[in-house]
Amino acid sequence: MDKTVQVRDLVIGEGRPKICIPVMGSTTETLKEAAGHAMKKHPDLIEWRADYFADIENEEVRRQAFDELREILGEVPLLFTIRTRREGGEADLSADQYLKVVSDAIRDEKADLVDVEISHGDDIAFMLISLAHEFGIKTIASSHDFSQTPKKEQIIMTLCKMQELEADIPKMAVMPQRERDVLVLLDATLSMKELHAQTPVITMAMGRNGVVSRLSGEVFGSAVTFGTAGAQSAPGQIDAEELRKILELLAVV
Ligand SMILES: O=C1C[C@@](O)(C(=O)O)C[C@@H](O)[C@@H]1O
Repeated sequence: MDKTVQVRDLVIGEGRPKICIPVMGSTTETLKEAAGHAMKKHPDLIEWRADYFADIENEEVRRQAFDELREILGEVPLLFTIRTRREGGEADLSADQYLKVVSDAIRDEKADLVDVEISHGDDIAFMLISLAHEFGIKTIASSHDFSQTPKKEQIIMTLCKMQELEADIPKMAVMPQRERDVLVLLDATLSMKELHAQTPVITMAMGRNGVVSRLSGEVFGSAVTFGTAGAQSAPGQIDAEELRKILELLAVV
């Protein structure tokens, strides 16, 4: 079974974890500035954290921002993400508003990948995943637990459910409350790799204790890791260049 996902020239799910740099900006200008800094660190992917963008519902401004980002990114794949408050983001949206804003962005046909939060319900997640596929856009289903780390079985169930919803890549971020919680996340990730995954999977334990989970994806089976070029978009992310050095070091032998 081919457990890789290709976006442009990037093959996710083989070799070293791919480095994704999130860019945040409330205006097109600040977004472009953030993307410029990010590109200097040679990311494999860029994530536009569009929940920070003030004019996201304005079609003209949004499309213009997409186009300007594309000029800066060249062939680097672009992941479009609206992260809602309850998942640790800036967007205060009802499920219907979330559906609308993400659908609109998909219909712009300018992103290579779109993040779909599954907490808005299976119907909404499936609708967005199907719509993205209609437009040839790959999907990352996502779930964030900012307060704790669910049990191993629960993490596996959530990731498997994302596969059932036909996401191209399931992703889960958890918050460890103790060191052992990081082992739970890594154990669940390895079980996905060995037993359940039909696709690449992304996992991370956030915060200080979880940093190791952002470095060890090649061993345990997380296909993408998020690194910074300035501001963090979640706790525990480290500088993208440092991250690349560590990933290379861990792959030496
Ligand atoms: O889902 C994720 C993962 C993340 O939360 C992290 O912990 O690195 C960072 C977010 O920007 C991204 O959308």
